[in-house]
Amino acid sequence: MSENAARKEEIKKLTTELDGLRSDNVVTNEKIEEMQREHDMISEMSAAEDARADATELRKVLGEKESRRDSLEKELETLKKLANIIWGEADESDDHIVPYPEIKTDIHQGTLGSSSKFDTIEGQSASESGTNSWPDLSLSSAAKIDQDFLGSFDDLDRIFSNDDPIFGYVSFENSDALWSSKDTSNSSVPLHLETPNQANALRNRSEPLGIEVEYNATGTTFNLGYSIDRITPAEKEQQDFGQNNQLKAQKKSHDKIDGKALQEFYGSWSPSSITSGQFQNQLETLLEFRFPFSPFNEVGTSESSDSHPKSVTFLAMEEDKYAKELEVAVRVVHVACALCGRVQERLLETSNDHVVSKDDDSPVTVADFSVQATISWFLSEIFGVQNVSIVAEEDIQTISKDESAGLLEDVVNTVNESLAFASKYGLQSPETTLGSSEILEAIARCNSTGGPSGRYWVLDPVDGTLGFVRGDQYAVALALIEDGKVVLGVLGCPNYPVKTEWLNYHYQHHQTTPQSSLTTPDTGGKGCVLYAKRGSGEAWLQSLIDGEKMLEWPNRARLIRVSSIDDPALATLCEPVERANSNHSFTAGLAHSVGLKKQPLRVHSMVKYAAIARGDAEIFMKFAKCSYKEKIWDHAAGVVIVEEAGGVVTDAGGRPLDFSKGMYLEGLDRGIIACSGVTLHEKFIGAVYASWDSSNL
Ligand SMILES: Nc1ncnc2c1ncn2[C@@H]1O[C@H](COP(=O)(O)OS(=O)(=O)O)[C@@H](OP(=O)(O)O)[C@H]1O
Ligand SMILES: [Mg+2]
Repeated sequence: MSENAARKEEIKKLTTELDGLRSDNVVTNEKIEEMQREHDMISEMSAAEDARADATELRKVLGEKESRRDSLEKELETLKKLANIIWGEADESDDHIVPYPEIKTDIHQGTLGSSSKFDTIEGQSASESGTNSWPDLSLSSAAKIDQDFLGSFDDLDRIFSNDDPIFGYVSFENSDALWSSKDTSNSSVPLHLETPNQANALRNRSEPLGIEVEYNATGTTFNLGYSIDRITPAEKEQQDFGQNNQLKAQKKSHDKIDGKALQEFYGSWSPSSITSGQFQNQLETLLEFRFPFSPFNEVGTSESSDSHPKSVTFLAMEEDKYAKELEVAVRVVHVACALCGRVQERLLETSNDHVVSKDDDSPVTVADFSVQATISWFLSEIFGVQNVSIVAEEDIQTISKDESAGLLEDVVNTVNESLAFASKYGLQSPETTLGSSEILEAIARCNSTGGPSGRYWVLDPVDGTLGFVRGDQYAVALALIEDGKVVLGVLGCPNYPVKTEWLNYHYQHHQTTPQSSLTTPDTGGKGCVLYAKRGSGEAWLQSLIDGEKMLEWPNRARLIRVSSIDDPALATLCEPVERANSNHSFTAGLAHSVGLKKQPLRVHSMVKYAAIARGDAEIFMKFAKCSYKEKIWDHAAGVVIVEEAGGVVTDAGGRPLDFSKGMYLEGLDRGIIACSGVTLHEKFIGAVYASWDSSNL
């Protein structure tokens, strides 16, 4: 083969190989492309995987945020509801703080407002007024007043309802529709009121008085003899009870003839119109006269006197009865007042304390549960658990809920903190701190339902809880009932100082007032404890103790007496702050018809009873909705204190309040009227009847 032929052969071979390689290359490229596609797919899948993981994470976060939003919304809702409960009548919450407005508008021009002329009284601001007068309505009688009220006030069913014990056979159409009942809820979300501003933003006498006797004796025209055909069997029973008591009262008035002379002496003496020096002198004169053997060493004398041997013997016998119970009750109420003071300060300033709404929508705080636990524990320790029966406002339902764990913890700490101070009040602390089960047990033990027989304590741990959470007036009320009659009453009023002008204490005022002026010896601290024993004819006042001082018993108590003012023009009316709790319009009508000129003093809690007993006000009235049943713990302590201080307390029909029917003041006729004396009381009861007579119903 020639050289050329060999080359050609090699070229051909190489060409063939090259074609093969080219073809392989194509295949390889295809493979590469395919692999690339596969690779891309894998990347996408993994990205998708990542995306899916991200999405899952996002969904989780979203879920958490949604549930957080839901719980915040729920909390906000509860918060709004509670704020509404606490601060609901924002337009009213301030107007009880003096001064009250004057009505400038002429009623005859019909410019007083939409629903009622007396509502307009409530609506005006202090700055719009300038005097202390009731509106100068040219209405000559209660009858006229009430006619004007008719159809205007949605609470007339209270006055004229079918189940009204006095006006039982009268029908008032659609009366049920006149009141809307409260919504109920089961919410019990713990709320932290961070600051006061934030909170703002959220926001029987057991033995009847013998009124009939006394009224007849005064020869007045007032007549409590209701027409018989209007009287229900229950009333008949009440009447019989009243008649028996008339006899008792007559007997008592003979027995206590010397006491009556003293009463008259008291009657002409007005603590509110004299200086503190005069007060002391008169007090000492009185005590010397009354208590030659007074156990109250500081103010009594040790000399004996036989000028009134009969009443002295009587009093000496009475003196011992319930002595230990009274002493213990006063001591534990002092402890409770100190406890409440601490909690209220925290609530308003550092605000770690819970306020929760109960199932009936009313607020309850650490203080309510803590006071109930503390007092229940002391009473059981001192008198023996088997001897103590207590009717009290709180149960353990709210505090036992899972969401109330924080509240319970606060209560446990608060109770133990208070018990640690027991010796300051002459009481004994427990050997070891109490655990939550002991505290729950102490609260739960207060499960008596009262009744006509036996002995039981009646406790409102924080009366006027609204006032308490608003930083305003409230009271700790403890009474002892025996066989349906209130025999002891102790009322702690931590924000009602001994100095009368502080009755209008409220948080804002407190903040702008130097602390020192609230605690100087002159003012005697910022609060007081009042107490009285049935039949003693006396009511006493002690200042709350400051700082390191120890409670002295029975020293440092002052005798208090109701005001002697019986001229309506000079009299002061106290009533609840909330319209929901008492019909302001109706009481305004009564007050006007009786001739009151001063503005009403709207005060939370049983401090109103305290104000009457101390002589700082002359009348307290409460007319609740007819659907509302008054509880015994809201009145027992106050009633006995007012009565023993010389006042009169009855329902609006002039009957004594009946504490023997269980937890409620069953058979209460329309409302409650407490007065410093018979004259004013008679006028108000008369005005209620005149309103009825004029109603044409
Ligand atoms: N609807 C209604 N009508 C009448 N009374 C009611 C009503 N609801 C509650 N209560 C009871 O009133 C107690 C508070 O009374 P106050 O005189 O302090 O009321 S107010 O806050 O000044 O308006 C209050 O006492 P506390 O629960 O101890 O605060 C209740 O027992
Ligand atoms: Mg109460």
